[in-house]
Amino acid sequence: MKVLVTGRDGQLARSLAERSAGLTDLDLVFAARPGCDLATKGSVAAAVRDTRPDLVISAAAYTAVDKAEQEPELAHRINAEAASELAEAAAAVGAPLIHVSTDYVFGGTGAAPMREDEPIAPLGVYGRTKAEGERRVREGQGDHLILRTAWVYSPFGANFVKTMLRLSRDREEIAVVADQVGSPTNALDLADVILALAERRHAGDRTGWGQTFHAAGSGRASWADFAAEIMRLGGSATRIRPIPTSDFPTPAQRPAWSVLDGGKLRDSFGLSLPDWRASLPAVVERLVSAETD
Ligand SMILES: NC(=O)C1=CN([C@@H]2O[C@H](COP(=O)(O)OP(=O)(O)OC[C@H]3O[C@@H](n4cnc5c(N)ncnc54)[C@H](OP(=O)(O)O)[C@@H]3O)[C@@H](O)[C@H]2O)C=CC1
Ligand SMILES: Cc1cn([C@H]2C[C@H](O)[C@@H](COP(=O)(O)OP(=O)(O)O[C@H]3O[C@@H](C)C(=O)[C@@H](O)[C@H]3O)O2)c(=O)[nH]c1=O
Ligand SMILES: [Mg+2]
Repeated sequence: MKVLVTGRDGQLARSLAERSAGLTDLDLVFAARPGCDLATKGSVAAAVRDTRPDLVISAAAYTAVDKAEQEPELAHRINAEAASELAEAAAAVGAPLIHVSTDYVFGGTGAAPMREDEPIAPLGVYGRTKAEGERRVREGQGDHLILRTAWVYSPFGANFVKTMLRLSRDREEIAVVADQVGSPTNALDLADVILALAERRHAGDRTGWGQTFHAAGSGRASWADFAAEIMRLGGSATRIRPIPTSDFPTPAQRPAWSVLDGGKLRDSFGLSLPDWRASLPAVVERLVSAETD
């Protein structure tokens, strides 16, 4: 099966590459810049037409949450318009699409794990443009699965784990917000779930297609909890000081609560992602050993 993945160097794209390496029935083709630029109208559709994939995975997006507040048009172009172009192009070649979205579509006022059918209320440009991308994929003609994930970390690209390990090198203390709670997700675990769903679909199983699922790490954490565990696993003496969001002003507002309920994914497919506390050690180990190379 030929699978077109948008992006190449992003966390999810690299995780898909690594986790598919042993799967001989899957041939992943990556559509990335400069050849495929989501900011350019028509570019991603041309990549689909040229590749003629059996299935498409959208792993590229505009993910700079704060910067998006300054360039809403570009974020909208990439997260909303290019998402619908991709969905239409995939439909035109008869390829089902696995589209990835985010917990930041939620407003963060909940108190229990968020289910797929709860109302969205994005707080910033990134969340709004991703919500619009979801809507366009959902309302388009193409066959799709939408997977919402959250707080993605991995050995690759830019992420909170790397940021904390870097800051810990020359700081005795890092102040980290303790009143935003979510679902840290190892991109390698998400890649495993996506590849399993792709293989099932290729084998003719249409269970769940046309629907939206939450696919994030199990368990929950505040950013401060997450940072403290990163320090512990990294063997760092740096202290994590829990602070309120009001003490860490950022251009974009983030949801205070965005823990995702994985029940629908588990009930529909028998799939779940490990608890973040179980998944984090191997990633920290890879990052720490890369630093000391
Ligand atoms: N990171 C997170 O914490 C979360 C991410 N998500 C979603 O998961 C998906 C994967 O995210 P993740 O892997 O973490 O993202 P990354 O930020 O690690 O990677 C983004 C990817 O998008 C590509 N990209 C950005 N702009 C363009 C463009 N104009 N043209 C072509 N490609 C572009 C990048 O390409 P290049 O390599 O060339 O820079 C890169 O491959 C996205 O849909 C994201 O919204 C959801 C929840 C949490
Ligand atoms: C660096 C730093 C951040 N923070 C806070 C800011 C913010 O509230 C929180 C996380 O910061 P980040 O900028 O790493 O995370 P952010 O870019 O908001 O991460 C989000 O990315 C997008 C793409 C998603 O889809 C979301 O699921 C989520 O993962 O930690 C501190 O409190 N102290 C610090 O030293
Ligand atoms: Mg960020």
